[in-house]
Amino acid sequence: MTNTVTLSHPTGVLNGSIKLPASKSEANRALIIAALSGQESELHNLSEANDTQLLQRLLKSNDETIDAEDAGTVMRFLTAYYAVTGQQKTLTGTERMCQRPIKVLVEALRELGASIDYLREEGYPPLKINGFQGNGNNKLSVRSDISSQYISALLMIAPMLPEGMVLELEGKISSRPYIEMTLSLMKHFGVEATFEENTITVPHQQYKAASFTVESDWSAASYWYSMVALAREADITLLGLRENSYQGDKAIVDIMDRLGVYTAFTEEGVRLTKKHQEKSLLYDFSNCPDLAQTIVALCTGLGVTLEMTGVESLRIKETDRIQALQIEVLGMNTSLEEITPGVFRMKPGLLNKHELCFRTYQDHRMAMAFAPLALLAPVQIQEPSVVRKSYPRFWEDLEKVGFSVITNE
Ligand SMILES: O=C(O)C1=C[C@@H](OP(=O)(O)O)[C@@H](O)[C@H](O)C1
Ligand SMILES: C=C(OP(=O)(O)O)C(=O)O
Repeated sequence: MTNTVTLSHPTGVLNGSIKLPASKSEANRALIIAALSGQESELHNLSEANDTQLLQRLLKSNDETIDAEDAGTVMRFLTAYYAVTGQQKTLTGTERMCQRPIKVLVEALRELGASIDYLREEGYPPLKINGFQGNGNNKLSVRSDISSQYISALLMIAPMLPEGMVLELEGKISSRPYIEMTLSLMKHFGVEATFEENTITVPHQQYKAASFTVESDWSAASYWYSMVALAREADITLLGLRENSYQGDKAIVDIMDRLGVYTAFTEEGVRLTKKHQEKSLLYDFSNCPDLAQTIVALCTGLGVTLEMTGVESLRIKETDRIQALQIEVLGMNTSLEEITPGVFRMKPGLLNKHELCFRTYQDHRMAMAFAPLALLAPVQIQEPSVVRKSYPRFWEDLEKVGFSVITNE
């Protein structure tokens, strides 16, 4: 039988203070860099997200076969890490992970001197990493329109190479803030790089031990913004977020300013209250793809017309997120259509106030994006444990602000 959670909110009034999970993106970079530094770094507030707990365990594992499960950063970052450290490993993951492309990264690592074989389908995990024989080649040209995780994986190993690395990014740079986050974290651990036009240069250097405190996760914050936008009244504080953040998903502040949420930065994080809401939104998600599901679900709930671009990468994430969204908004009398290549338009229909039911497609963000709609009507979410990837305490946190959360197993 399918596991579900049924959500409702008796008053529609939200008050409270929430300790968000830490950013898995920051944490997973800090873990890889600390491992490469070969020194003891003090990492604080490491995320309880499964993606981070998993990477911590795998970095200590002596097993030959390594299972990256459904964690994209773990798969991509460890491929580069095992290659440059000359470890012989078989790297695999969930069935879905074995459908997520990795060719751009594998080809770049081979050019640098890594020996990597595909064990099943060319261009996809599982991989066999056999060793590394540096060949002095340090100039690479890499496509940057598929996933920034390939670039981040290469950058983090770049200072370990005797000649460093000169990386030329080919084509549109998608998810650019994640590349900048990688460079910022490298700098925090003592490595300098330059990013000019489409070329990143990282000279050979040694990472230095440092102490680092991971910020709360702005992607996780987006679900709370959505709840505030949908609530009758709201005053919510999200702890541990900073105005000066490494995370591109801080873009949620500006998006939600238009969708009815006012953000005040305080000593402890952000305080969210309600404000005027616009009736339509046009947005390019290239820099913050993980926010797209939050905004699609919210706009259907608010009756806001949405036009979105920059969502190409959504097709190769935990699920085909475009397809999953198209199916799920249909249940809300809404269609999400590609009107011209790369441009999606959604004009919400009338909301049926009986119970809404959403499938999650083994994707944490499908569950968390649609949950806030319980402020409008009872909502049933299938396979709610998917949230463990980034926000294991999500359902408990909803209870703290007055949601009724009934689990049916
Ligand atoms: O580097 C990272 O931490 C991430 C990069 C993004 O992926 P893409 O670069 O594949 O868009 C993002 O969607 C993912 O959740 C985390
Ligand atoms: C796309 C995501 O993660 P990853 O690519 O690291 O699996 C995500 O968390 O939304």
